[in-house]
Amino acid sequence: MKPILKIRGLTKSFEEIPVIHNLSLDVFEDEILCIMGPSGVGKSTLLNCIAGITPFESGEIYCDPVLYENVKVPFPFVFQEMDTLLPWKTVRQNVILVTDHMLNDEIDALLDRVDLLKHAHKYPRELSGGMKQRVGIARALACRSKVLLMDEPFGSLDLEMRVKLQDLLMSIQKKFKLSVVFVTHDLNEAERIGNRIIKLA
Ligand SMILES: Nc1ncnc2c1ncn2[C@@H]1O[C@H](COP(=O)(O)OP(=O)(O)OP(=O)(O)O)[C@@H](O)[C@H]1O
Repeated sequence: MKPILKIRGLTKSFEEIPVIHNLSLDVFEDEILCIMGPSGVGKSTLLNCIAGITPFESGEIYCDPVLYENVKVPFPFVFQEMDTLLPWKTVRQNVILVTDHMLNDEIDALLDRVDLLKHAHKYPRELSGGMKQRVGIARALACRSKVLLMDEPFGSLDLEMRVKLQDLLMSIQKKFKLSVVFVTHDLNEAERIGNRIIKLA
């Protein structure tokens, strides 16, 4: 398997307190890599470093150039609480925002798969927390990026919706051979969807 991201000697501190120390890790093409570990160990910080949201003091993150081909957003991110939707845009507009290449029918199919087609005209303020979460997932999938970063994306959903979205993620990951870095606290979830599980300590 080919690594699409290579992390070497990553070190990150906040106010001189080390959070990640000398971490090396490969993320391969076509895998769901689950990151687990106790609260505060640096799981979200790791995703933020990969996404380029958080600067780090030493180490390297090598990205395969394929990640930047034909995409507006190379590292789409799904957060635990999806408060990054644009409030003045509808569900459909929030999803369309990230894609130049999806046809209307494809957007409809994606919204349908996350049970949002009949809510496509609504604004974020009209949605429940779980619905906003599903918009975030649809938007990340619409990016058609080769990598998806997901930070406890299903944590706030009920079991039925969680399983449904795990299935959706697995089927889309297989279809497009995505690399998914997925933070979760839930071992059952990690074992169900992960090709590999890494525990940070
Ligand atoms: N912007 C920040 N400024 C200062 N400290 C921070 C910042 N972001 C994170 N930290 C600290 O870094 C440590 C790791 O935080 P992080 O959110 O990465 O942990 P986590 O493993 O994702 O935790 P959880 O499982 O609870 O979400 C924590 O001690 C946190 O307080």
